[in-house]
Amino acid sequence: MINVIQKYFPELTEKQLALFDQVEKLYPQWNEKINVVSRKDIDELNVRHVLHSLAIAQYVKFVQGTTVVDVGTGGGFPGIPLAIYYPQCRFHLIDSIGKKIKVVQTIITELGLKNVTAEQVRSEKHTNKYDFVVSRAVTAFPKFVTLTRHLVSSKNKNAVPNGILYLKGGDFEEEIKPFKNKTSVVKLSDYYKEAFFDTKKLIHLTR
Ligand SMILES: C[S@@+](CC[C@H](N)C(=O)[O-])C[C@H]1O[C@@H](n2cnc3c(N)ncnc32)[C@H](O)[C@@H]1O
Repeated sequence: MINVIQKYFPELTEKQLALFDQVEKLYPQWNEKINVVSRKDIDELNVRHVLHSLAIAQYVKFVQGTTVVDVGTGGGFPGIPLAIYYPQCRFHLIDSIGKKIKVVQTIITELGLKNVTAEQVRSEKHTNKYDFVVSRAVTAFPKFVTLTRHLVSSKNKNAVPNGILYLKGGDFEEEIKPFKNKTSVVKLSDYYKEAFFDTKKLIHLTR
């Protein structure tokens, strides 16, 4: 049920709600062919994938024209839900695995999204600049920073400074110590009441 999305994002338009409805139908179909989302999570797609991705939209409302790269997008998270939420921003979804990018490209086409592109490339080899790097569950935070920091542009245009927005669960106190002065951490239980979010956090590392 997409009601859970509407509950937290009452501002969504009919068109956006229709797209989330389509997402809910498309992923189980694709997952049968290629396991892009863990099988136990597919029944909880709206909470565990869509709402989780949209936590970034709870943290910052991107201004029109903001550019975002989703590094290690896998099956399209957090990039696809964010691209639906922000039709006036541009999203580039990258992953090192070609078959994942093929599925993501098909999903983009089936949803008819015009503000998203997807590419098979490792972040270390990618050279474009973006206002934000978004990501979930790719690697330990210090390594992720090394792999992606060069992708963040210097010109800020949003209410929060450009940087990395990383969705992560568990205890990572030690991992973020080296970046202490440049990070803010938000508990997702501040945004959502579902138990799934009790251990989930968003790290914002400024450039
Ligand atoms: C655990 S999956 C997470 C997928 C998705 N972000 C999600 O949360 O559902 C991690 C993904 O990161 C990709 N990946 C790891 N290192 C990468 C890099 N340096 N550049 C691009 N993709 C990378 C892997 O191929 C894999 O698809």
